[in-house]
Amino acid sequence: MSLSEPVRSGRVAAPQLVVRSQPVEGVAKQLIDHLPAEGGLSWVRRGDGHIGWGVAARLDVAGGNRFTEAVLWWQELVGAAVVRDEIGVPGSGLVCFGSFGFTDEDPGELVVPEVIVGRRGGTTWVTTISPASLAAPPDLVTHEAHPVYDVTFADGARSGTDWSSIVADAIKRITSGELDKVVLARDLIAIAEQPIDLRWPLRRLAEAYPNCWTFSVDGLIGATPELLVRREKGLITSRVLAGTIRRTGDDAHDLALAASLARSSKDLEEHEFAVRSVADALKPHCKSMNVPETPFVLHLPNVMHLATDVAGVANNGASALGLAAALHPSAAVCGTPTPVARDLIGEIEGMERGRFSGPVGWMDAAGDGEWCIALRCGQADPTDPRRMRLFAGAGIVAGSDPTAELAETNAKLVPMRDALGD
Ligand SMILES: C=C(O[C@@H]1C=C(C(=O)O)C=C[C@H]1O)C(=O)O
Repeated sequence: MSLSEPVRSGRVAAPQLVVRSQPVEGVAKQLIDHLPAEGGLSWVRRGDGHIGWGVAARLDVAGGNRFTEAVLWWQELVGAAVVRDEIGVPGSGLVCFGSFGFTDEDPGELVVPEVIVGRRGGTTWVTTISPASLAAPPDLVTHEAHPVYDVTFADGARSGTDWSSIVADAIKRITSGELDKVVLARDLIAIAEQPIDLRWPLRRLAEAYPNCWTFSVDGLIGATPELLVRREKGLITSRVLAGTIRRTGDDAHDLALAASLARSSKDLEEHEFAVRSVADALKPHCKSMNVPETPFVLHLPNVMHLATDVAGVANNGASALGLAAALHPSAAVCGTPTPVARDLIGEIEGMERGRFSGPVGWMDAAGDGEWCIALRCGQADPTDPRRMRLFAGAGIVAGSDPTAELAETNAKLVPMRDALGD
């Protein structure tokens, strides 16, 4: 293998990368505008973040050891890299983007781009990463994405009606005492007239959902509100979401709905399971932790969620990805107890989630980074660029109503549907 070829397997030694981050002028307000048509990587929130393109190194993983393999590969890569970082903020220097499947069998990957353009506060930078020698930074140009026209939507693995009866089945299993909570998902197929330029929906997501993390990794794009874990200089944080109500567009009515969500015993129960699972998984990695007793209501343009921000001080060197591995799958996307919920999903959900509801994010050379849960997202069809699979799920507990859960998944599909619509 030549030195300039991207590395695709953990069994192959990580290449020695030469990395340089330096200040740059002329970065567009919307980082996504710099992405080339193919292979764009994105992690953007409120205008900050970083985007990248090209492949300097890549690891594909699946199976029970996928997270361990990825953590080891990253350590090896970082250990061998020659880094000159003139910026020194989270996201500068050597950075990988990644996403992982919901189940051990669903493939995931870490990608180290050749070029990263980043912004944090008023600082903007460009990072070049090359397996051979120091690469010159590119001239920054912006691109116009091709609009997506005439999208139609079709049922995915299940129709809405079939999915509701699966939910009814799950409620029976919960009532009979088999488990406390399960998160069930469905998919919808978007079909465009022309190949979909992923930058088009990506840019619209970043504009419409500035408080979400707008991501793009290897054909999976979305704007997720749920932070599985952030590790930054020894501080660990997680934003747990569970318990949802649709917004109506009428502010006064939405406020009344937010108040009813905060009092809903069904949603509070569903939320408590999710917070417990995150707090229990983080506990061994924290010397002190703050787990608020009462959730707040997070307002998004399409829905409102019960939300809890968990924070802790790290007591060991576990990287952001190591922590994500400990947390995944949280009860926000799987259920309680985890093994029973995971089996029930496999038994009755009737579709492959792929990387939907798995960790998606980035990590730097210090092991700091952010991993969110891949929600409110779509997967480009690798065999037909005119098609995408969109996903949404909902937490089912004893007090759930199948019709209301179907409506909740429809509300969660709105960001991707709108982003693709004309
Ligand atoms: C599964 C999804 O969302 C999860 C389930 C929620 C719920 O059931 O209330 C809320 C936020 C997420 O943790 C999704 O968006 O597809």
